[in-house]
Amino acid sequence: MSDVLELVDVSVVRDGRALVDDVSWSVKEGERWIILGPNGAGKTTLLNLASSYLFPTGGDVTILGARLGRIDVFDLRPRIGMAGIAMAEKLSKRQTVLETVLTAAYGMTASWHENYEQVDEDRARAFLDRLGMTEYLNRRFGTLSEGERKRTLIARAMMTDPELLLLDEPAAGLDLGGREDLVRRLGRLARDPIAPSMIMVTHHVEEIPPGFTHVLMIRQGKVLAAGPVETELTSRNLSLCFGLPLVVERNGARWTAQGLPLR
Ligand SMILES: Nc1ncnc2c1ncn2[C@@H]1O[C@H](COP(=O)(O)OP(=O)(O)OP(=O)(O)O)[C@@H](O)[C@H]1O
Repeated sequence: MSDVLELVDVSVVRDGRALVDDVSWSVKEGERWIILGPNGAGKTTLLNLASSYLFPTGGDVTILGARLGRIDVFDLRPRIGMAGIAMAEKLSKRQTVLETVLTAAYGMTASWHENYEQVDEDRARAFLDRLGMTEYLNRRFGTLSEGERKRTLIARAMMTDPELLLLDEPAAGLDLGGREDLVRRLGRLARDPIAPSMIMVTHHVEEIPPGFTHVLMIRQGKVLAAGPVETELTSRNLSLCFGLPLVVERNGARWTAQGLPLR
């Protein structure tokens, strides 16, 4: 299996502080990773490295076989799909949902009324349909609820047929139904053998979709644990990661965690 992502001794330093501290991590083809950690741990910074939008202060980052600093990131970026708040902020609120997804095929964040190919429009519709957004094709992006916006962004990230899909807290801010709906859809995607390699950042083990195979736990920029979910997602590791006693339980293909009561 070849590496989709490889970080070797990677650090990101800002104002004399290591946001990511000497991290070595590799993601192989076919693996689906969860990045777990408390607020400010460095999860989004790791995702920004993986998306080629951030260069490390030290160490080497290789994405889809291309080493950052040695390649033109503009050739690399279309191969990576990214869905997160940072992307949502770059998109026009006045575009329709269909246009929002369609413009991704042309590497743009705004529509310039170019003539889209029918094949691209069909693909955009198909991705939106898989994410339950068919009813919203002509709605303006800016009028969507949080959950609808997140599903649109995932469809958009899929549009370029990426080899690596990065999801930054896709379930944050969703209600219980919205979260469960998204987790099921991501679970279906994760189990699809032709789906891209996936890395998803979350704060909650309840949001880990079935089919995600590996977990990386990070605290204060340092990796605490990285490996298969079955062996690494333990009460001990989770307690160390979040800094209080936690009990994690597996329930079929899903996970829950809770703090021990105060005495
Ligand atoms: N450009 C920057 N300059 C200085 N500090 C930064 C910069 N960007 C991020 N940080 C800090 O780096 C730390 C890690 O940030 P990051 O966004 O990666 O954390 P996170 O794990 O994604 O957090 P959250 O769960 O709250 O989203 C935070 O303490 C943040 O304040």
